[in-house]
Amino acid sequence: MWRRVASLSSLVSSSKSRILNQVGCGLNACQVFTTRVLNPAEGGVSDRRRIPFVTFVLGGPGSGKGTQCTKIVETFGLTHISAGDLLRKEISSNSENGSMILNTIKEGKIVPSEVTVKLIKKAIETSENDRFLIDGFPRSEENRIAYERVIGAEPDIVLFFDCPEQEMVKRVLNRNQGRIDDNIDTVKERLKVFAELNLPVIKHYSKKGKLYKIDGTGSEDEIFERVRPVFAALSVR
Ligand SMILES: Nc1ncnc2c1ncn2[C@@H]1O[C@H](COP(=O)(O)OP(=O)(O)O)[C@@H](O)[C@H]1O
Ligand SMILES: Nc1ccn([C@@H]2O[C@H](COP(=O)(O)OP(=O)(O)O)[C@@H](O)[C@H]2O)c(=O)n1
Ligand SMILES: [Mg+2]
Repeated sequence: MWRRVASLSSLVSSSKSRILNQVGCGLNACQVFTTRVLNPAEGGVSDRRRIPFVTFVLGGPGSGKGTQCTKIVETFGLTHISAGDLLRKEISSNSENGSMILNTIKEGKIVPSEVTVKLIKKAIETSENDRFLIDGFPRSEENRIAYERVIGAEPDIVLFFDCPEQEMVKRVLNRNQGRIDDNIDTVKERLKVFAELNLPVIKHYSKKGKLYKIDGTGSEDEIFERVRPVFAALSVR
């Protein structure tokens, strides 16, 4: 739950209220964001709804999402939530869904949204921060709709790292992190899944005016210089 009052820019605050108005907010959907905070104006404690500042970070496998998230965290202080890392932790902790998740990742397919959204919700709720980068999510319209239903809000902005397939394949095959899905067969399937299921999500946010498309080619530092102005303009630190 939220223990800290956010110091976001008025731009972000107004976009939050706009989102709340747009989406509507059933009690269940918003419970995750409800906390008791000191309300000095009224001299006591009151229930207030706090909506976190959320950036979705999208792009094909090997497009550099994780690498750029690390840099954004260092410079702007957001908390990085990697959907893939959460799922891999479920596998290594032998959770009830572990073997299903392992098989899905091996095949390059998408884990059911119910599982992934639950993990993301828990990561948000247990964080002290109220500004998040959600990396590798949503990967499908099903993911997107489940998130919006459970969390009760849309993301504030969406980054999309646009990278040629050939470059993504090269990076994945050189990643060297011992990942079960970093092989040519799985990466080919992942590219297909990206085109079929993730591109529609990117299109959705583009239509909503929330998408920042970033050229994902060049050095890590060059790419970060394209990302920096997005967060600098929002004054998220
Ligand atoms: N701009 C870049 N140029 C070359 N290699 C990169 C670049 N950005 C990231 N990498 C490397 O490519 C691999 C995939 O990057 P990663 O951040 O894990 O991508 P994603 O999370 O999108 O799959 C990693 O080994 C990373 O070190
Ligand atoms: N929202 C998500 C994110 C990842 N995943 C699974 O986890 C795998 C690895 O995701 P990742 O985000 O760590 O992969 P990269 O794009 O970073 O290489 C995906 O190929 C999916 O099988 C998922 O099912 N749903
Ligand atoms: Mg990654």
